[in-house]
Amino acid sequence: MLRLRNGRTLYYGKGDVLTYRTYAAPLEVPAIPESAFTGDANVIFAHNITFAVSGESLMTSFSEGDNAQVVATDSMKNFILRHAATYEGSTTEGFLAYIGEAFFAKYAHISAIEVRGDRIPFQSLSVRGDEGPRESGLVYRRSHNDHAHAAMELRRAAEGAGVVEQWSGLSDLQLIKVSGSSFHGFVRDEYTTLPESFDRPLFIFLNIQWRYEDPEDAWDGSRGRYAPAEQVRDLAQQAFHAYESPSIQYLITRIGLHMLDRFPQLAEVRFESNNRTWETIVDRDPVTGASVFTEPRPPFGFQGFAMTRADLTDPQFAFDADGLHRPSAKGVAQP
Ligand SMILES: O=c1[nH]c(=O)c2[nH]c(=O)[nH]c2[nH]1
Repeated sequence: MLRLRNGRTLYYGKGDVLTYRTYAAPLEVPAIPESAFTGDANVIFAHNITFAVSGESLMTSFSEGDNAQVVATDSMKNFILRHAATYEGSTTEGFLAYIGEAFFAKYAHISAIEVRGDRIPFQSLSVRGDEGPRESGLVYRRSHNDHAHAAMELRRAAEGAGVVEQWSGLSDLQLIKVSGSSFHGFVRDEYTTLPESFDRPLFIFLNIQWRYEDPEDAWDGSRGRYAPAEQVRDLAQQAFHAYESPSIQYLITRIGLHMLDRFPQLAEVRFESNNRTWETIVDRDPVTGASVFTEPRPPFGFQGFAMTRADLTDPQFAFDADGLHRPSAKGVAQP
């Protein structure tokens, strides 16, 4: 939240600035074993942007109704859209930092900016080619699955902008594992009605965020140190696959440890998860394996956990980097 130096909270801005830029610079990233993703052609580089500003000089617009220093939020929207045309980079973080730095350069009385961009994902489609299916490169499908985002708070600095805080993230990842998850051994007392479960259909909603040691690794894709949300997604699904989880708490911690291990450029990762375990209607048929489930009813449980690089070597986590590919201390690898 944007605050003035005297501690007062003061900001205004524009949300839902839908920005569809075509033919941004392609992003290339180093491959990781858990993912087929090695980059994005960025033919459609689309974002929903929220942009807010703060500064001492805006105080009189709140106190006296004096708009002399107020850049209209309608102008902010135009500023963002026009700068989408001139951004030469390949990452959401770089795009947000570019808008922020340009805004500081244009409006000398603005001292702080908070900006968030949620990527609007479009999936490339395949069409008939001479030697089998090939990517269209022209036609894309709007995806309502998980998507990447970035958010940062910038302060005016001697030269350009200083980063107060910057997070990258993956929102609304929804994963179901049909077998290989349990939840038992929890406190049993007069309030307990939940039966112990030794093989539950675990459906989770996940928001994952990560912070770089050096925020500029995220601004400049050409450094080769970008940690793309697509690889984070694939790493998370690999961990879900590999570990037989005793709880969501344990599962998100394993995902986080593997993220920190796989991406040494990250300083911190954090999770918010939501438990949407399907409700069982018809128990598993021992012969066919068939079961029937339905949507769970509210209220829903949630978990949160944040981890730093120091946790990789903290004995309490007993982290084993090979746990993604073979049985871990708690889990067994799935077929
Ligand atoms: O993974 C879980 N963690 C919990 O803390 C919990 N509590 C609950 O009712 N179900 C679950 N599942």
